[in-house]
Amino acid sequence: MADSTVRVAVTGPRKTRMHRLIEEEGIVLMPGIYDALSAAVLQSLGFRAGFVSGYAVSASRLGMPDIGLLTPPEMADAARAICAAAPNVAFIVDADTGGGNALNVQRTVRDIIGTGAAGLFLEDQVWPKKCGHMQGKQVIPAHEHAAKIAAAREAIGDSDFFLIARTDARATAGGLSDAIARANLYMEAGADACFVEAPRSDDEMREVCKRTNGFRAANMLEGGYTPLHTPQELKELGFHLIVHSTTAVYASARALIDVLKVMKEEGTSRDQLHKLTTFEEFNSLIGLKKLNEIGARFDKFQVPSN
Ligand SMILES: C[C@@](O)(CC(=O)O)C(=O)O
Ligand SMILES: [Mg+2]
Repeated sequence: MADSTVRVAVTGPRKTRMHRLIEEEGIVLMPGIYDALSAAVLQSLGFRAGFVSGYAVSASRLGMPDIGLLTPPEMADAARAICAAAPNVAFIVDADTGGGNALNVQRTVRDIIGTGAAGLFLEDQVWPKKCGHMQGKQVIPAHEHAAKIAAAREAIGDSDFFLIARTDARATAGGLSDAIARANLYMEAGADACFVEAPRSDDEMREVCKRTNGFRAANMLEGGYTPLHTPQELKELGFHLIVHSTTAVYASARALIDVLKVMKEEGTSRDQLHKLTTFEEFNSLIGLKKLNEIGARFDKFQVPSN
C-alpha cells in the first residue's frame, strides 16, 4: 500500500538544491522557459526555480512541435545557455527519454549536470516521443524504464542533482493504475520524485497523490488534459513541484503575433510602444550596466605601483 501523506521534511544524506527548495517553499513553481532571454526574465522576477521545457525549446530552437525532433545535445546546449543567463535559478531540464538505452541515459545525465542545472525529467515514452498532451503516445516496458532510472541515479553519483521519473502510461491501455504502479517502481529504482503525466481530472490527480510515494510533480499545460490549479491547490492535493511548461512560450508567441501583425499593417511600431519593453528596461534585463562596469575596470591595463 503506497504512502499517501504529503511529506515535505527531507531526511537522510542526499539533500540537493531541489530538496532544500521543496523544504523551504512547500511547493516549487517552475515556469517553463526556453532560451537565455526567457531565463533572464525569470531570474529578474525573482523566481527561484524554472523548467527547461522540451516543448518550448523544440518550438523556439527548431520552430517545430514536441514530437521527438529535438536531440539531447541540442537540449544540453540550450540548458547551458539558460543556466549561464540565470545563475540564481535552479533549473530542471526536460531530458525526454534520455536519448536511448542506459548508456545514452548516463551520457545525457552527465551532459546536463555539466550545464549547471539542478535536475532533470526522464520519461518512459517510446522514441520518438510526443508531448504528453498529444495523441498516440506509447511507453516502453516498465522494467526497462526502471533500469534507465537506475542508470541515471548511478551517473548522478554525489552530484547535487535531482531526478524526476515521468510516466506517460496514463494515455495507454494500462491507464491510471499502470501509471501509478510505474511511478512507484521508478521511485524504487532511484528517482527523487515522480511525475504522472496528464491526469485528466481532479479525481485522477487526487488518486495519483494518494497512491504514489515520495515527491510528486504536476504539469499545468494550458489547453492540455489536466485541470489548471494554483500552487496552494496543488499543495493541498499532494504535489511538491509544478511545471508550467507552455505559459512563457505561449505568452511570447501571443505578444509577437499581436505586435508584428499591426506592424505588417501599419509599417511602424510608433503606436505600439506601450506593448514593448523600453530600450533601458531591456538593456538592464540582460545585464548591460554590470558588464559596462566590468569592462571599465579593464579599460586600461595599469602596472601596479610598488
Ligand atoms: C512537460 C513537457 O514535457 C510537455 C509535456 O509533454 O507535457 C515539456 O516539454 O514542457
Ligand atoms: Mg517535454
